[in-house]
Amino acid sequence: MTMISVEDARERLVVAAEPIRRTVAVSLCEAAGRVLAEDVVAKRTQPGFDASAMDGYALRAADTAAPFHPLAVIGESAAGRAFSGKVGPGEAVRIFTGAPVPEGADAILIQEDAERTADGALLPKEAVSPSQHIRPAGVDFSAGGILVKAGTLLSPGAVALAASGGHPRLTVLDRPKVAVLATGDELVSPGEAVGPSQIVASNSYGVAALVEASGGVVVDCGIAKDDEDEIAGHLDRALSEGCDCFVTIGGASVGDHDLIGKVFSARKVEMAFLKVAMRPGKPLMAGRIGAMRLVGLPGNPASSMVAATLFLAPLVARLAGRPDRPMARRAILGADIPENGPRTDFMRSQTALGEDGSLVVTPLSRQDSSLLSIYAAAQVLLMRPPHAPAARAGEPCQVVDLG
Ligand SMILES: Nc1nc2c(c(=O)[nH]1)N[C@H]1C(S)=C(S)[C@@H](COP(=O)(O)OP(=O)(O)OC[C@H]3O[C@@H](n4cnc5c(N)ncnc54)[C@H](O)[C@@H]3O)O[C@H]1N2
Ligand code: MOO
Repeated sequence: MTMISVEDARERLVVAAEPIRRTVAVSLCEAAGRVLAEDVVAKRTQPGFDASAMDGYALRAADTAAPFHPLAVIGESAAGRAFSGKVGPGEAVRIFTGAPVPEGADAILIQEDAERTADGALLPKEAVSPSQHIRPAGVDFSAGGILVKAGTLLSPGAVALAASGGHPRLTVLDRPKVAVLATGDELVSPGEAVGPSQIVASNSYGVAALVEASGGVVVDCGIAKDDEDEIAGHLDRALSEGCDCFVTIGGASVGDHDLIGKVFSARKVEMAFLKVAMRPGKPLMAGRIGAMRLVGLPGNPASSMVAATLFLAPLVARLAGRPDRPMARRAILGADIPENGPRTDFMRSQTALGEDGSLVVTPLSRQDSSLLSIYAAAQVLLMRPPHAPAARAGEPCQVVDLG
């Protein structure tokens, strides 16, 4: 299988994926960022009564016409404590924001536009028109109406709306389960003693953070030695535990100890691609066994993170039922750059705001794919298509946001 373009690879891996169908009920506190599985239907009307929008007096608008006459204040309506009587001609009720408007009143006179006389009567100073400062029952929503549609990525506002509609729990799509396995004889976990020729396995943590940010839940498989059986054992476990995705890090290239291709082939993975024409991240493979997706990320830290950003994150988002987002957005070059080679280049870059508010992007000076310090200092990837000609500062370009 030959090397395919970034666009083709995204088409085969991301666009072809269907959201998972498992659902789960979660409390409102856990609902933001989840994808709603069923329409949220209002169980109640909001507000359930005509409510005052201001602190002031509930009265008949006709009683405020000039010349102003004093009105008798016959009671009080506060939020949570309605006035139970009726407002007649020449009468008013002291009222506060959110309180039910008493029967007989058709407007609110705000307290700044009124005076209380020495004997406690109310003297309007301004005329009000009927329904002024009254929020009619159901102005926000009515019982039986759809508040949030199935498939919505729940925003904080949508969660609050569901709460107002009377729902303590919401049915959402389950989060895709993503197994992450680091591979390599040289790897030790952070904090462990690092022997000669060993390094710390760092990529799993960056990849796991991307998975979580995309709506997935990580199953940490730790570190496997460069051993086909050990790696295959992790794959089999991920399958039997119902993981939606099995991700390996490292061993994706062509060296004697690069075993992921061999393991995938031994397990008869239906391959989508083996290599992508991009830099960094060329040795990137993907496929499926039944419903479980497999992604073999390259080992070099920047390669691993770039490939995970471009392919794994949108795959997880798609499995999670989140709406698709475009891969790149427009920016302005902050420096001259040379022509590009045959692979799509993703240059680790920093951003600044231009005078007109546009995003100005400047590649960092070192681009080696082993450099995590450079990757972590970047805010975006400057995306350069294959064979793009040299470009000058001030010209438009495309960038991919880093989480
Ligand atoms: N003859 C060729 N050699 C290489 C090619 C090629 O096309 N022909 N491609 C190069 C490219 S590009 C990359 S990227 C790497 C990717 O190779 P692997 O996926 O097989 O990765 P490893 O060899 O296992 O590791 C590469 C590098 O990354 C370190 N590593 C691995 N895992 C982790 C981890 N979890 N955390 C931190 N660092 C990790 C590993 O120690 C190596 O230093 O292949 C090139 N070679
Ligand atoms: O993906 Mo390799 O990414 O060019 O070091």
